[in-house]
Amino acid sequence: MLRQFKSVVHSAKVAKVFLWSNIDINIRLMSTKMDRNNFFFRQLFDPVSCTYTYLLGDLTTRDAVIIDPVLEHAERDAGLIKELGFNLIYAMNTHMHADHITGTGKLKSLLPGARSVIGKASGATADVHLADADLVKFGGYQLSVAATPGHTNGCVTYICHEQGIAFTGDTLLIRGCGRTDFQEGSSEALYKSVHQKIFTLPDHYTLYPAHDYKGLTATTVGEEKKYNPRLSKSLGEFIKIMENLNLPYPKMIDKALPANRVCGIY
Ligand SMILES: N[C@@H](CCC(=O)N[C@@H](CSS)C(=O)NCC(=O)O)C(=O)O
Ligand SMILES: [Fe+2]
Repeated sequence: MLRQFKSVVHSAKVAKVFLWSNIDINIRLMSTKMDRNNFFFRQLFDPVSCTYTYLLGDLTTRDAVIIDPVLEHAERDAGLIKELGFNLIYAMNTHMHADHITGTGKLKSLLPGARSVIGKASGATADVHLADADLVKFGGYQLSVAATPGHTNGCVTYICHEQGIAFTGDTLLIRGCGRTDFQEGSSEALYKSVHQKIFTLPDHYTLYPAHDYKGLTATTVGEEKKYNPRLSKSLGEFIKIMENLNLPYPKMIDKALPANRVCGIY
């Protein structure tokens, strides 16, 4: 009897979907996703290094993670986390940054119980080392780890499939990408990482980078596939573009790298 009832419900749903236009179906899928309204998302900014930090949380369990915190804002971030009643589980890095010191070490001392996280291939010390396909769980949510080397060996992208969002670090910037002329930079590796691990995500996924120097805040997979002036080109053209960027070295690199090798604690 129950099986019969279920099958009726199923065919009714299918019939409705067939009757709807494509737009209606998309709206329906979006609203299904939005029903999970216990997901907390906040983009934070450091105007000195133009770094974006992301605080994600489960509003039901109050478990939270922070991605790419900046040392100088550790007190701001810890204050926000406490004020909102979150329990910070992981203070995570997308890679070993060269332009600023990570806030993960200081956040651990301000919020006891939080654990520092970085990709294993970074060579940095941390409480948790991640590899490709690992999962980072907080409350009812999880981030899938995609190894995306190229800007550095240890670069990772954190993907929340449930929300259709990904945190690309410096691997993919809005209409740009991380430079490949220092640390273990490799233009070929970066191109492959983006094309195999990021451009293969659904076009509607929203991408959040670690930096933007023009005030843009987010992009999508579809937009970058179409408009990224570097990564929409062939591998050969991309390598030439990267060879001719002629960017000055980050001002903080000599201080940032030694500190970030130990996740911000000297
Ligand atoms: N001027 C800044 C550094 C700017 C810079 O080099 N940004 C990096 C990301 S931080 S490692 C980068 O990859 N940029 C790519 C680009 O095309 O701009 C400073 O002095 O800190
Ligand atoms: Fe970087």
